[in-house]
Amino acid sequence: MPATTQITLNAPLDMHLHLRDGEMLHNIAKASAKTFSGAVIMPNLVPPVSSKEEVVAYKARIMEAVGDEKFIPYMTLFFKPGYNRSFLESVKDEISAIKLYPAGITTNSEGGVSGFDIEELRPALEAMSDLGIPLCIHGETNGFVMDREAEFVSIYEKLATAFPNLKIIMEHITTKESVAALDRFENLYATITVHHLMITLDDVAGGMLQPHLFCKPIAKRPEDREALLKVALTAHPKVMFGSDSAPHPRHAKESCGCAAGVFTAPIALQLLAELFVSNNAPLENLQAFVSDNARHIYGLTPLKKEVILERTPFNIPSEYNGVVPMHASETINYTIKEVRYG
Ligand SMILES: NC(=O)N[C@@H](CC(=O)O)C(=O)O
Ligand SMILES: [Zn+2]
Ligand SMILES: [Zn+2]
Repeated sequence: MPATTQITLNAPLDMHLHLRDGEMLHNIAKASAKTFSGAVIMPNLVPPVSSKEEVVAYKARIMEAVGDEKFIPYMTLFFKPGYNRSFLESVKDEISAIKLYPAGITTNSEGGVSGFDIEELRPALEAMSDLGIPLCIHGETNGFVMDREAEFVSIYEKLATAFPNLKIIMEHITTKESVAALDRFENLYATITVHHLMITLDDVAGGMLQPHLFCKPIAKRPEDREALLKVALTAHPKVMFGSDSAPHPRHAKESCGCAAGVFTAPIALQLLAELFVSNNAPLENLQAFVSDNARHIYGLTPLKKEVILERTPFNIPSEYNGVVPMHASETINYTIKEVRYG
């Protein structure tokens, strides 16, 4: 049987995931837990997850929503410049990273950082560096929407230089400038979504406006997508898959004032399989992109889970429990055949 008829992925990891809370958490958690071995869970709840009690309680709610599925939520805290060393020491074993949001730049980020004064950030970031806690960043300025990420590269550089032992993960990168920064600084890493590997701004707004493809950072130009594809398909060791699957209820997307976020959790692996096969990329690179690179970067030993995909047409549902996925009602070429544990 040709290799592309069946693809086996070993312990896929989603290194950037929004599971939300309450009813939404219950509606969507299994979509990730069925096929991913684990995921890095974003803390941008209302209010954000920023204490040990909150992170422990949120993890318990996730485990409850996941039910019988075998899945590890790798928890994060919402970065506050006031985090001190003793707090970080006390919470270190509960989290896999801390996520920094520039204030007001994306969904539920109002309590984030305004201004990137190194001296103000130094106590928290030095302690994180010493304790080996990675810093994940939503890297956008409040400049012109197409330039926000490229403008933020100078802040990544400032942070990477000031804290050379701190692992800094540029989340959901969308530009060739961020890709180039990866190779300039040893301590910069990146996650890439599946949608930013597939679409450009044209797909979002070039024809009729597509609210279900609207997210932050906005999809960019063809040359940006090419740069992202190159590092993903070659499994550059500093890039990891992070879906940034960010569900919003249908009414919040199909409305005047569309919420930012693309929901891809239930179809991410199928889309990635198709993308790698159609670009003739070696399947070991897909394995590295969806799991092995992340294991090395974060130092994780994931739960054993084998996901077997098959080249069979799959009709993407029009919605999952009230949430519209990317490419709803379209047909793709790969489907999940089986998930094996142990
Ligand atoms: N990506 C998005 O467009 N939205 C995310 C927030 C984020 O990851 O920036 C969300 O929480 O909805
Ligand atoms: Zn973000
Ligand atoms: Zn996100």
